[in-house]
Amino acid sequence: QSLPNVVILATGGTIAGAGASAVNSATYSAAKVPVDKLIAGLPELSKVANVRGEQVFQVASESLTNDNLLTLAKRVSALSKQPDVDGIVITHGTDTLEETAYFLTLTVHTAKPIILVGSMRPGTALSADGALNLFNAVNVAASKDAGGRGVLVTMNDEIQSGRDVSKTVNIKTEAFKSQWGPLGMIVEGRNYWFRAPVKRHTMQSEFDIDSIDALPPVEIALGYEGVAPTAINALAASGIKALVHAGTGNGSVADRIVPVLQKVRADGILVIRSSRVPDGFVIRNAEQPDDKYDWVVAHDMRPQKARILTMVALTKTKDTKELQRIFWEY
Ligand SMILES: NC(=O)C[C@H](N)C(=O)O
Repeated sequence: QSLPNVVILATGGTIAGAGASAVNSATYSAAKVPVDKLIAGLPELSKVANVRGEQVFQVASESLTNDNLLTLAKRVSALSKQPDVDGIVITHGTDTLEETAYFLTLTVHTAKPIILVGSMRPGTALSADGALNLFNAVNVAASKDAGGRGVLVTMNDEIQSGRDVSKTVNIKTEAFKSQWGPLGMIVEGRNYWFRAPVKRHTMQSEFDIDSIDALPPVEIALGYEGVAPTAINALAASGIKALVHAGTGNGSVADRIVPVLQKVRADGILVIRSSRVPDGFVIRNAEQPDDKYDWVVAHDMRPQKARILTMVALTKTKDTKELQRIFWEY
């Protein structure tokens, strides 16, 4: 057939989940249904693409590890180089989907469409959202116009940038949002595009998964009223290479924590100043003198995505000016 060839890499999550009854939208087991069963349950896919599945993992995404990320990205990279593969869909739990999407957009060199998709309800639930989300994902992966836009996410009829999008609600189907807006929408299998990403991704990235075999330990410390230095000190003592500080507001840091972070930096650990606030971005040298302390600001990256970029960047550089450039560009 002349239909495009799409590979579905399945990793688990709620899109492969099953509950005891149709009313169980929140009480269910994730990562139960194998990929071949997901594909067999959606005969509409065969009109859009020649689809085949690979079961890479079968886990809930909160349990994914750095090693899993490397395995998945290397598989995506290898498939993207095959002439008989036109697009790749990754079924994934929604809890950390945004982190995998960002990792892939930073490290996989391809102009072919790569789409991550999940669901908020298991397939056994009333008004399950996985089937349409997956149908949309395969439609986007099978479209020439979806290439070269970085790794994408299809949830709730929207096409989101994998860089920008985050899970913002844990109980609704319209869970994935970006403060910069979706790139487009899919309606009845057709893509409608409205904007394109401007940050570096995939083909323009200086990072390449084919030459990354390990990720350095990078952890996150949260800022809040009454915060003590206990967690930061324990993390610093654990051998981390960088610490993402998920500060309050504009990435503000409690006065008693400032010297603790200065000490962390003096001990050779990179400090990335981000914010726990979902939207907005952190301004360099506002709130804290980042130049003076040799800290890096996370731009518009949420702490969990700032951690991903820091791990990837550290495979190439430990220089704080370079790391700051990377945060502005990606
Ligand atoms: N909706 C989901 O997929 C949540 C699930 N805990 C996961 O991330 O695997």
